[in-house]
Amino acid sequence: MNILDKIVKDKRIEVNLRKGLIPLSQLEASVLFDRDSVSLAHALRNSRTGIIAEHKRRSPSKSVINQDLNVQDVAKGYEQAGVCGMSVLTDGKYFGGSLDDLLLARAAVKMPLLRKEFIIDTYQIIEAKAYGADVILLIAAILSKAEIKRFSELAKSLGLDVLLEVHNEEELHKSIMPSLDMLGVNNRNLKTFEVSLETSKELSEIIPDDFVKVSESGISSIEAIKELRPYGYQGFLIGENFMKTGNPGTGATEFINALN
Ligand SMILES: O=P(O)(O)OC[C@@H](O)[C@@H](O)c1c[nH]c2ccccc12
Repeated sequence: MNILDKIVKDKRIEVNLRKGLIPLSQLEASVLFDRDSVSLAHALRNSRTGIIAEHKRRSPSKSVINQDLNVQDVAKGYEQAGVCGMSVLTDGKYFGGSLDDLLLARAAVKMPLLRKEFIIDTYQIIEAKAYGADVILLIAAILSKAEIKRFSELAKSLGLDVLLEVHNEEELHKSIMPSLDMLGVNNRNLKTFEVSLETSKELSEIIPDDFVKVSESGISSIEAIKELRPYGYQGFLIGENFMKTGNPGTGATEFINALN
C-alpha cells in the first residue's frame, strides 16, 4: 500500500471517531462558525509576491522538520512578513499537527488560514469552519469527481475558499468545476515523494485562467518563484524552507523582501 492510501485509511477511522466525540450540531454552535471568512484567492490576486507559508512540524517524506516552535509565534511571524495566507497542517499521525494548531493560529492572526488536511468527509469541512479556517484543501488524488463537487459546494456555502490540488493531467480534467477558487499543482508526488517544479510548468497550460494558480511544495528559492511566474502562477505554497529555520517569520520576511 502506498503512503497516501495508508493516510486515507487511517483518516477514515479517525473521522469516524471524531464524529462520535463531537456532534455536528456542537461544531455548528461554535463561536467561530459565524465568523466571516477572508478570501485567500482575493489576497493572492492582489499580491505582488503570492506567498502562502505553512506550519509543518514533520512529514512522512522528511520526518522531523521542526518540533520546537510555537504555532502562534510562527503565525505572527508570517503575518508580519506580509504573506498572503498561512497553511496549518492539522493531521496528527503523519504531520504532527492538530485542530488546536489551527485554533491557536486563528487566535493570533487575521490573515486567511488554510486547513491543510486529507479531507474525505463533509464533517471535516464543518470542523474547518468551526476551528477558524478560511480555506480548505481538496486533494484530487483521493477524491471522486462527485466528492469534489459535493465538498467544494458545501465549502462555498459556508463562505470558505477552496484550493483543489492536482498532480497530473488526469486529476486536473476530473476536477475542473466552478465551485473551486484556486488550483494547486503539487510538485511533490504524494505517492513517491519525488519533487519536480516541472510538474507546475507542464500543467499550467491546461489550467483555465478563471482559477488562481498555486504552485505547491519543494520551493526553496526566489529563483524558483521567478521561474514559475511566467507560467501564470500567483500563489506559492512554502513549508519546509521556512519551518526548518529557528524563526520561520524571518525566513519569510527575507523571501518577500527579495521578491519585492
Ligand atoms: O514543505 P514544502 O515542500 O514547501 O511543501 C509545502 C506543502 O506544499 C506540502 O506540505 C503539501 C502540499 N500538499 C499537501 C497535502 C497534504 C500534506 C502536505 C502537503
